Amino acid sequence: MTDDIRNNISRQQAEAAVRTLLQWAGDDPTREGLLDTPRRVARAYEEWFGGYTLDADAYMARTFEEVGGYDEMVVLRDIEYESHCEHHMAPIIGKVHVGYLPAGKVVGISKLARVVEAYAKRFQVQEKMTAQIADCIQRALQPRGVGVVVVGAHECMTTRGVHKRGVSMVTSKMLGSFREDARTRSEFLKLIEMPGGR
Ligand SMILES: Nc1nc2c(ncn2[C@@H]2O[C@H](COP(=O)(O)OP(=O)(O)OP(=O)(O)O)[C@@H](O)[C@H]2O)c(=O)[nH]1
Ligand SMILES: [Zn+2]
Repeated sequence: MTDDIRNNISRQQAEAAVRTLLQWAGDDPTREGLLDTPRRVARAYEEWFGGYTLDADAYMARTFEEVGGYDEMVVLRDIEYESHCEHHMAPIIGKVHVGYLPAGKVVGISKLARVVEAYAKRFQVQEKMTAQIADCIQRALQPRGVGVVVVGAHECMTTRGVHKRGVSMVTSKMLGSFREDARTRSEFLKLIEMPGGR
């Protein structure tokens, strides 16, 4: 047993909670196959919800201004993410597309994917995650505009409840010129639909 403490909850308490749920589901947490499950679930939670220990703004702190005069749109698309809905704690799996129009500052592209990771690995609603990503880029780069489109499949809708497979939720947050200028917005939407690079 470890003395791992997160948010004032010890690993022992977390594992006990998993045992309670196993029992509540109708099984016996003391049977052999389930003995290690609380430990595994606690470790899985560290991975699934690792975003609470990540600082999205810190990833964006390192910016560059020397880009050879490049002042056109930068797009990073098809960033896969795994999240969990805050209503049912069920997985949300999908892709994020991010674009911005630099106003002097750019950021290493991997940092955009790290920002997605930091917000995805939490309990989320897709609308909030979309806005958090856009606002983070806006804060760090003060660009002329930012666009974020998120596509997600919500397992709380496929494996339970309404049981609808193949449904995607699409959310977007547009700031600055992406919001005000229809041509910028449609350029972004066209770029995220182009065939992939490989
Ligand atoms: N807007 C939004 N809704 C979400 C998201 N993730 C899950 N939901 C929805 O949150 C809602 C919660 O509704 P409730 O009526 O409180 O929960 P419920 O009784 O379990 O609802 P059902 O899923 O319809 O069985 C459901 O409609 C979910 O589909 C999300 O990211 N954004
Ligand atoms: Zn849900």
